[in-house]
Amino acid sequence: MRIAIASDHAAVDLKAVLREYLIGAGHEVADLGPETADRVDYPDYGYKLASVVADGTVQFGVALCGSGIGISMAVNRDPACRCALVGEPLSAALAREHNDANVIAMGARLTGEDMAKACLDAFFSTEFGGGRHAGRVEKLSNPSF
Ligand SMILES: O=C(CO)[C@H](O)[C@H](O)[C@H](O)COP(=O)(O)O
Repeated sequence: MRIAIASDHAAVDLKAVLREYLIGAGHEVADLGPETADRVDYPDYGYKLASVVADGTVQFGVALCGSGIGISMAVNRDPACRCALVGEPLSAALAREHNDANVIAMGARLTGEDMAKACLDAFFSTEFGGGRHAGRVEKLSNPSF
């Protein structure tokens, strides 16, 4: 799969670990930065990630910050993105199966490397279930408040 990964300064080390993990699993990975732990703003990297998911450059995104909260909020500002913030593998699998999530977010200050890898495994090995979930996901793209 073609996957983009981005973070803020708080998750730059986890980003490097997960980038290599995904490459090792056979994925094509675009690292959108940052390259150092110098302080940056998560919306800038979240928007960058969202844009390459939205335009089809990549099929999936991995979004990381300290808690995962800020960058997931940024990614979800783009209506083409369904970003799920997770901390364990069942949520990661359900994000794919029920919600057809195309971006997974995690918090480097909350989720360890092994757990983050397990979340990626669950996310990328689970297909969208369709059926009763399809109309609900469609409503996420076409809100009628
Ligand atoms: O968005 C967040 C909090 O919800 C992330 O954890 C950020 O990484 C965090 O806010 C960065 O904080 P810092 O004190 O500037 O490192």
